[in-house]
Amino acid sequence: MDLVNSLDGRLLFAVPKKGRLYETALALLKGSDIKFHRHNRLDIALCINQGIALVFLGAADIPVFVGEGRCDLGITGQDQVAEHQTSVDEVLELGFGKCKLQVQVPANGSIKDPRELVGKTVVTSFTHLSREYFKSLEIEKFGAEAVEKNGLKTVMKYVGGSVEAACALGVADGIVDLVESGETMKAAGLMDIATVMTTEAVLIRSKNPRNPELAEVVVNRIKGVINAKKYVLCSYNIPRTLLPIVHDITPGKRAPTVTSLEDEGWVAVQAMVEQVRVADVMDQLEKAGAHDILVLQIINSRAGKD
Ligand SMILES: Nc1ncnc2c1ncn2[C@@H]1O[C@H](COP(=O)(O)OP(=O)(O)OP(=O)(O)O)[C@@H](O)[C@H]1O
Ligand SMILES: O=P(O)(O)OC[C@H]1O[C@H](OP(=O)(O)OP(=O)(O)O)[C@H](O)[C@@H]1O
Repeated sequence: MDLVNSLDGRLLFAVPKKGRLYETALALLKGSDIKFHRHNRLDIALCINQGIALVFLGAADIPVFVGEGRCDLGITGQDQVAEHQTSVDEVLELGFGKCKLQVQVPANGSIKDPRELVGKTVVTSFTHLSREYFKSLEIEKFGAEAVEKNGLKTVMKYVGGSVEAACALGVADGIVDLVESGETMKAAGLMDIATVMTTEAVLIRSKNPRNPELAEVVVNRIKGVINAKKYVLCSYNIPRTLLPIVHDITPGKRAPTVTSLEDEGWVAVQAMVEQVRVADVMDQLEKAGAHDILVLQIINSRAGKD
């Protein structure tokens, strides 16, 4: 197969080839009916049912490829977009890959404040963001003019992985690395003393996608899957006399659907409810006099154009 020719005219969609975002990104593609066949060891896969090719890349490289217009869409972390300072459109937060980029120091050491790291050595995979962070601390301490003239006093060293080992190995006084559960940090005997940024996975689009219409279709499909996950459908029966409270408890996204029942005194109501609120909403409905309360999963959704 001539892979280069078979890419002709296809929308190139960069997805993480491994790591924390990989599984969920693939599930998102599946939910969007983007089907593909990936040959063993190949990092490019042609979609079977769309004019799309998936390009499997490291999460850190995706903002660069999309920023340079080599790929049209990409899934990566907001941290990676900020670190690589590329010009892309962040079109949709994806609700997974949530963590914080934090300044960490030995838990049993003397440093308790990030300002105490000024002039010391910091190890990180995020040298740009760390430099910006310590620059602002140094400006606070020495003034903008001095920092401009003398450069940064804090030394930033890049490592590509296992950043948390740097302090124990005597390479760093502190690190800047991602924290989710805090397990890695704790296991390495570190504690966090400041947050540089919070991040989650994001769908990015090149400023100049080669097939804007298809890019729009893909963005809408992914949006549909993400929104479906955020909401559930709540359905219940309630005496007609209680209808006014329905709007307060389940206003829906636009308005609840109210249908008459054969029994004149009752109506059936359906409304979308945020997944995180559904237990509370069910409690309120039951208390208010609703019966037969059901919660149904939404597999996919489209809001429609306003
Ligand atoms: N513990 C975590 N919890 C949630 N999201 C994370 C976590 N660690 C990383 N991420 C997100 O996933 C992205 C990719 O991180 P990951 O550690 O999977 O890197 P990777 O693709 O395996 O590359 P490498 O191992 O070469 O650094 C990060 O930029 C961040 O947005
Ligand atoms: O707070 P936690 O839940 O422990 O997660 C944080 C860890 O997750 C990421 O690394 P990952 O495990 O993806 O591997 P890596 O170090 O090879 O990037 C990150 O770099 C931290 O080391």
